[in-house]
Amino acid sequence: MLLIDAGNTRIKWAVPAEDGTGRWLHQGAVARGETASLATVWQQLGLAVARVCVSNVAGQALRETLGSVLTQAFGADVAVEWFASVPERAGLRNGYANPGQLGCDRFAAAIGARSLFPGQELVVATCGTATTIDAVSAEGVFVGGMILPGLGTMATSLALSTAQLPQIEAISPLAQPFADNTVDAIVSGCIAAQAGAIEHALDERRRLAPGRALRCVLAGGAGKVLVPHLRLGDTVLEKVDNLVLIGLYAAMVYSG
Ligand SMILES: Nc1ncnc2c1ncn2[C@@H]1O[C@H](COP(=O)(O)OP(=O)(O)O)[C@@H](O)[C@H]1O
Ligand SMILES: CC(C)(COP(=O)(O)O)[C@@H](O)C(=O)NCCC(=O)O
Ligand SMILES: [K+]
Repeated sequence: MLLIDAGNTRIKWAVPAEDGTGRWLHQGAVARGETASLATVWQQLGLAVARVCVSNVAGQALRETLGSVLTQAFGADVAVEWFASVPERAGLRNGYANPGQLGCDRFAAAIGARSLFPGQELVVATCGTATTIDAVSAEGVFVGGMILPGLGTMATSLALSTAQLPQIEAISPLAQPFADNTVDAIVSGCIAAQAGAIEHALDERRRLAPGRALRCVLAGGAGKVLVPHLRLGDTVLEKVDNLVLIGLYAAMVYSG
């Protein structure tokens, strides 16, 4: 089995072990523009892949590129499931008014979070190109969520919309919130916006589901930068890598 998480910045993939442990035998990631290089990567590993499950939120052109890369690597007979948001899957009910409108990566991430922390009240924050902060109830309902620009997207939008602000090349955690230079001031502001949104979402969820122990599941490329800046009180923080891939795996093996 091959699992693929095609986001707007990077394509992440993994091959799970067949022993049902959810351990990865192989995994990797490439920038979206480098998708074609995956054919060689997979061929060189000599993978025998019969089934592929893809979560793609990066558009139709990327879907076509990935489709031909999969055919090139594994032949025309390989069975590809294009994972989609549906009203219910793997024990998770989709609370979107129009279930198909929910980004399939968010649906997969929620399934993944629930497979790791079953029966828990969760807030799932996925910090990628966009940051999404979603509530998943202990009963297994994707309640709904928030979408905001991701950390890198926020910083880039300032460079694109102003004359004097530079493009930030790499964002690392800061020692102090009130910066004495432009680059650090942008980084500090964007980190505060991201951390503040997550803390606010947790407050809202505590208000709407009072008396329940909350867990904050943090994923996505920018998640690690935010960890030292999150003030979560009693809420347990669970930093998880490859949450979408974990969710695709859980959906594929689910036997309800
Ligand atoms: N060290 C880092 N500092 C800040 N942001 C990072 C870092 N590494 C990755 N990112 C952010 O994470 C995003 C890529 O993460 P990813 O979860 O793969 O996103 P997507 O699923 O949208 O492709 C980039 O847009 C970038 O903003
Ligand atoms: C919100 C997203 C852009 C996040 O994409 P990502 O940051 O993972 O690349 C994606 O989940 C999406 O296109 N969602 C569709 C709209 C929705 O979920 O309501
Ligand atoms: K995201």
